[in-house]
Amino acid sequence: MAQKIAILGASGYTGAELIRLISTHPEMEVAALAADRKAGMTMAEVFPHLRHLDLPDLVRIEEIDFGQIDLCFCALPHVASQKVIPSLPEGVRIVDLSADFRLRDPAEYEKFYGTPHLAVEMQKSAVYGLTEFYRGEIAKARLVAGTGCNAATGLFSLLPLVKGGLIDTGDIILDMKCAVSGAGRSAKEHLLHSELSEGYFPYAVGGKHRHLGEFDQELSLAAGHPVAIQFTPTLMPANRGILSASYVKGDAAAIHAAMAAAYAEEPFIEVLPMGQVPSTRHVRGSNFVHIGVVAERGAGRATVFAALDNLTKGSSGQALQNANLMLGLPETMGLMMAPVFP
Ligand SMILES: NC(=O)C1=CN([C@@H]2O[C@H](COP(=O)(O)OP(=O)(O)OC[C@H]3O[C@@H](n4cnc5c(N)ncnc54)[C@H](OP(=O)(O)O)[C@@H]3O)[C@@H](O)[C@H]2O)C=CC1
Ligand SMILES: CC(=O)N[C@@H](CCC(=O)OP(=O)(O)O)C(=O)O
Repeated sequence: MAQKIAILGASGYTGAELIRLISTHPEMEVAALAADRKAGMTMAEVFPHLRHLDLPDLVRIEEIDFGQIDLCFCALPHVASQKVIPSLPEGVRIVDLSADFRLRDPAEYEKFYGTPHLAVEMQKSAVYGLTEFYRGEIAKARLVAGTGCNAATGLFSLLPLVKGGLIDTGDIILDMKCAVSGAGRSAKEHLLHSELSEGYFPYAVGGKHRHLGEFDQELSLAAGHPVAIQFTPTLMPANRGILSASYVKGDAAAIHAAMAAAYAEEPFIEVLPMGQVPSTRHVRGSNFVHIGVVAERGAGRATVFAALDNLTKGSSGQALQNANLMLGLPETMGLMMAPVFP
């Protein structure tokens, strides 16, 4: 029998992406969908591109009978998520897409999110959802915290190198171009077409981006000592995709070999031949990550590029990959679709 799935925040971008992915998943059935302002509407009204599917109408979270749900995807904004998740029945497994359960240290959460955590014990017990690095723990977890989309892109480029001691951890510069759907569906002035199109602008500069909490946590853990990278995200006028460039001090050939070895058995991570670079165009609408390594002219310097789709591998695809593991299903189930190109 198919696993019964609830999606909270189903009227948002990651909610819609989850429904798109689950619609062809052979072992999952969407049993309940919740929204806030859009509760009471049909999915065809909110997302006409999904009108061919037979989906439940959007309700408020408190109207869902969680007794019949096997797994709940929580695609709510941070802070809203930690208010809902502790009230879900024990028998329901949870994949949270928000930032609320990613950081193990409550003080770090307060530092980056500006508010004390309301469910500290659950925060400590959640497993960080970067599948390729936490597979075993994810399979046994009740609560998995999906990563930030920027964090996932950067960590795929850096974790094997930091773990392997291949780069100078005191000299890592991460530059990232981020598509606008990463900011969610609510209207914000700087996301209007007239203000975003035909231009690029950096945001959350000077060490202020929230995902630095995740970088600090995961890279320091991998290195065995504190690591603090330099990070600048730039908003790009595209709907989907993240492209990162990590400027590092280390031998490019050794870096490429380490990346190829680390990801050799990974179904979703493609390490390109030495010197080739990825494009957001080549991963769009898919769960794949493309990684490229380039030698720089300065001796012992290299750039590691990574591209993924923020709504798929950066959030909803990763969430489904983790849900498959938690439910004892094949990890790649429902996720092997090819990217959309051009
Ligand atoms: N977009 C991305 O690329 C990524 C997003 N994430 C995270 O995933 C989560 C969802 O993101 P995204 O889909 O982009 O966000 P959206 O803004 O597109 O959607 C938010 C959803 O949450 C609902 N909602 C908002 N506030 C409440 C509330 N107080 N109670 C109940 N429901 C509420 C909204 O309902 P309604 O529309 O009815 O008001 C909507 O369905 C966020 O935490 C985000 O940070 C993580 C990685 C990448
Ligand atoms: C373009 C844009 O604004 N992107 C978001 C990242 C989206 C994401 O990963 O969100 P959470 O960490 O909130 O879950 C940002 O940089 O803050």
